Amino acid sequence: MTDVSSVSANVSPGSADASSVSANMSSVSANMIEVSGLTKAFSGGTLAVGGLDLTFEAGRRHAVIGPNGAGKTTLLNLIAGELRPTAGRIRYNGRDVTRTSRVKRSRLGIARTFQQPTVWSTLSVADNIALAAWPHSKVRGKWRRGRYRTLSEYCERYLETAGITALADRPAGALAHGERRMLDIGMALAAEPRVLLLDEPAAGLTDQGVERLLTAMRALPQEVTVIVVEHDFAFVSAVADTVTVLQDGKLLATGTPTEIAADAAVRTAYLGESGVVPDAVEEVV
Ligand SMILES: Nc1ncnc2c1ncn2[C@@H]1O[C@H](COP(=O)(O)OP(=O)(O)OP(=O)(O)O)[C@@H](O)[C@H]1O
Repeated sequence: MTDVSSVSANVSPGSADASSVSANMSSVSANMIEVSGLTKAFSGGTLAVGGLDLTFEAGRRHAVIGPNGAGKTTLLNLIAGELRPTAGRIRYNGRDVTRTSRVKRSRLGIARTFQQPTVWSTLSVADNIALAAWPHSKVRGKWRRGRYRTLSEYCERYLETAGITALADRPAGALAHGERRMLDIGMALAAEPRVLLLDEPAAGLTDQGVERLLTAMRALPQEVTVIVVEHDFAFVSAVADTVTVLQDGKLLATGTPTEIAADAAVRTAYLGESGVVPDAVEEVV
């Protein structure tokens, strides 16, 4: 089922102001995302994230892996502003955003996708991209012909980056799962984010779909900081230069894919809990 709540916050025409765009263009901190003492306890007593200290450097491709229930999605939700932390701080490009709403974080340059692609089913693929681009682009304001042209250019660019140009006129609801996922990513990119959070983008994709996703990810502008949550370690090895491993909401290890693949504690954690990653790790070791 399509859930548009996550994107609807980003697409109210005229709801963003000029500062949001200029914020995206301003200076870049070496540490794009820093979390310190980050903690999220859910009612019922689950400590999903427990006192995390992490840094995600600007312009790098980061992966967050870990067994089921390790706190990966919760971490993304905290960074995106979907959830408020129980304790701790989040800094984005040097600015404390712990109490900043998710809409404002989105305007400041943090975009995310969800495990289930979030699109408007009844609109065409191109219209979905246009709606996602609108509040973040310089095409806001009065509806003049020049602005329409600029928006069209945005659409063409992000349809192409996501590899879905051929689908532009199709209703989003008629797309196959992999195509919807690429549309979801295209919509996130249309916001021209500085930080792109991807939650299990390869889940449910065919081999061909994974190839298409890898191509799109390699085509991302280098300055975009990517944080991808993913179980498939072969995919992680192909896209990430830094891997962070979580277990029970805590940091287990961080390093390059090769270092992580050889890490005894990581191998033990996966072997003991989910068995999802070890096979993939074997391919890399
Ligand atoms: N809204 C919620 N209310 C209560 N508990 C939650 C909520 N969301 C997540 N949890 C719990 O928090 C823990 C971490 O969940 P989270 O989804 O972040 O893990 P994950 O590493 O992303 O897992 P998976 O790989 O299965 O998606 C789990 O025990 C989960 O059941």
